[in-house]
Amino acid sequence: MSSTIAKPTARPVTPLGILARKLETIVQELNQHPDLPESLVTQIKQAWRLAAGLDPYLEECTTQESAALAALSEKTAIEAWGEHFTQGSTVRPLEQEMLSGHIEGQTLKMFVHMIKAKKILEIGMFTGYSALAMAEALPHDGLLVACEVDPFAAQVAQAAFKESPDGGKIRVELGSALETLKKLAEAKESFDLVFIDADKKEYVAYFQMLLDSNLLAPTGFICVDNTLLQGEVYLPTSERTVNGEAIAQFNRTVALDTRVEQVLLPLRDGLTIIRRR
Ligand SMILES: C[S@@+](CC[C@H](N)C(=O)[O-])C[C@H]1O[C@@H](n2cnc3c(N)ncnc32)[C@H](O)[C@@H]1O
Repeated sequence: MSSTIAKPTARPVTPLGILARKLETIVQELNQHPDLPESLVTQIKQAWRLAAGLDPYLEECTTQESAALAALSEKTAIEAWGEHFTQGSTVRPLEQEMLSGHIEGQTLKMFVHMIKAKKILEIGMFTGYSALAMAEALPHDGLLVACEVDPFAAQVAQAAFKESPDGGKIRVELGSALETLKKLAEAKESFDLVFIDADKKEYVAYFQMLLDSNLLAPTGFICVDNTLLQGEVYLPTSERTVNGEAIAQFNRTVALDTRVEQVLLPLRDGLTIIRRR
């Protein structure tokens, strides 16, 4: 039985979002310091506007998401994820902030169009937003295999896929991603595009399995989410969480691997694109 809550505001989970929120707090506190020079106050307010205005502007200039994606985003936002975990309905703590969203979904969709992908692998599906966004760009005979360990999240995703004309292109593999990758590799499956967005501590293992097998097609691309991990990867190491350290290690691994070339884009929480040399 699904339990929902009044739509909570998502907390910022990107370097830019966190920066904008911090500057907003500073701007609010300026009133308590009437002795500050006016030029300093003006510059702080300009910095806040510069940071806070970017994401809304990107939204405004990007093609609107489909009705199915908008509905899925809304459904994910009102699920009582905290309650689901404490009651044992989900196997791991999940939260609405995990959903990639409009700008990243549209970016991935563009990549699918650009490389004319026919087979996509997603590692970490959650409620299916990025999977459905990419599936919308696949041809009718295209396939997206989505790995997800949490049955509740998978159930929400599958219900949404049923409501979309593109949902039939998605096959959900429920279980540990590493187990699923092993099974897909043994079955000699190969993918034009792989989107990594599951357990940050397993990113290196996913990457190695993709490259050591035929899972990544010779001309395929890997897109990896959260490679900035809220800025933790470039902030002092003493401030890093376990996930921050895992992503820093992943970024180093990729940078040192001579089999690939890559670029880390500052999109949302960092999106790295990798290809075989
Ligand atoms: C950040 S969310 C994915 C968000 C999704 N790609 C989107 O854009 O909406 C990460 C998901 O990976 C799943 N996950 C974490 N560890 C996993 C594992 N070892 N195997 C499979 N799925 C895993 C989590 O349950 C969660 O639903």
